[in-house]
Amino acid sequence: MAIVRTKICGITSVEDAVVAAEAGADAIGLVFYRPSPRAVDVRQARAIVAALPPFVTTVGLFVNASRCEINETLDAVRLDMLQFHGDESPADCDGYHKPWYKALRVKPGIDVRAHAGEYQGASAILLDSYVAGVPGGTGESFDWSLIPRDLSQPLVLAGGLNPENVERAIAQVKPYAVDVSGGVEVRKGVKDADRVRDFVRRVRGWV
Ligand SMILES: O=C(O)c1ccccc1NCC(=O)[C@H](O)[C@H](O)COP(=O)(O)O
Repeated sequence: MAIVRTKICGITSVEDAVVAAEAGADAIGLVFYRPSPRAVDVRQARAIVAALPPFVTTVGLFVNASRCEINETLDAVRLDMLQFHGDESPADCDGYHKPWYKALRVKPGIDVRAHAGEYQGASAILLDSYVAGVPGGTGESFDWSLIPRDLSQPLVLAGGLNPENVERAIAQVKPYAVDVSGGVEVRKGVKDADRVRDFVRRVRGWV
C-alpha cells in the first residue's frame, strides 16, 4: 500500500509547527493571504520555519497575490513549495524557481480533469471544496465521487478532512497526500495537538 503524505495547513505558531512535525507531518502550510484568520506575516513565518526539523516541507499559500509580493516573501522566508489557492493562471504560477501546485475548488459540473490538465507545470493538483466567496480553509468536504481516477498529476485531497473521516477518504480517493486545516483546530488558526497527532496516525495507518 502506498504511503499517503500529510500536510497540516494554516500553521500560525512555532508551537503548532513543532507539534505537526513531531506528529510526523510531511509538510506544513503557511497562509500568506491577509484576510484569512490563519494569515502569517514574514516575521512569524521565519520563526516557524526556523523551528522546524529537517525534512519537513514548508509550503507558502497564496491567493491571487502579486508577483512582487510572492518574490518578496520568497526572499524573506525559506519556502520549499508554493500553493496557489486563487484564480491564478498556469502562467501566474510559473517563474518562481520553486515547485508549485494549484488548488482547484470542486463543485458539481466542474470538469476537474480538463481544469487540472491546464496546469501541466504543477507538481500536484489540490482539490478543495467550492464555497461561494471563500477561497479555502472552509472546513467543508465535497463529493469525492466527482474526482477523476486518472489525473496526470499527483492528487492532494483537501476540504473538510478530519481524524474521523480521513481513513474513509483515503480508501475511496487514494490520494497522493491529504491536507487539513480546520479539522485539527481548536479555533481558526490554533491547532489542537491531540487532533493533529490523531490525524497523522490515521493517515499513516498507525491506529
Ligand atoms: O486557511 C485559510 O484560511 C485559507 C484561506 C484562503 C485560501 C486557502 C486557505 N486555506 C487552505 C487550506 O488550509 C487547505 O489547503 C485546505 O483548503 C483545507 O482546509 P480545511 O477544509 O479547513 O481542512
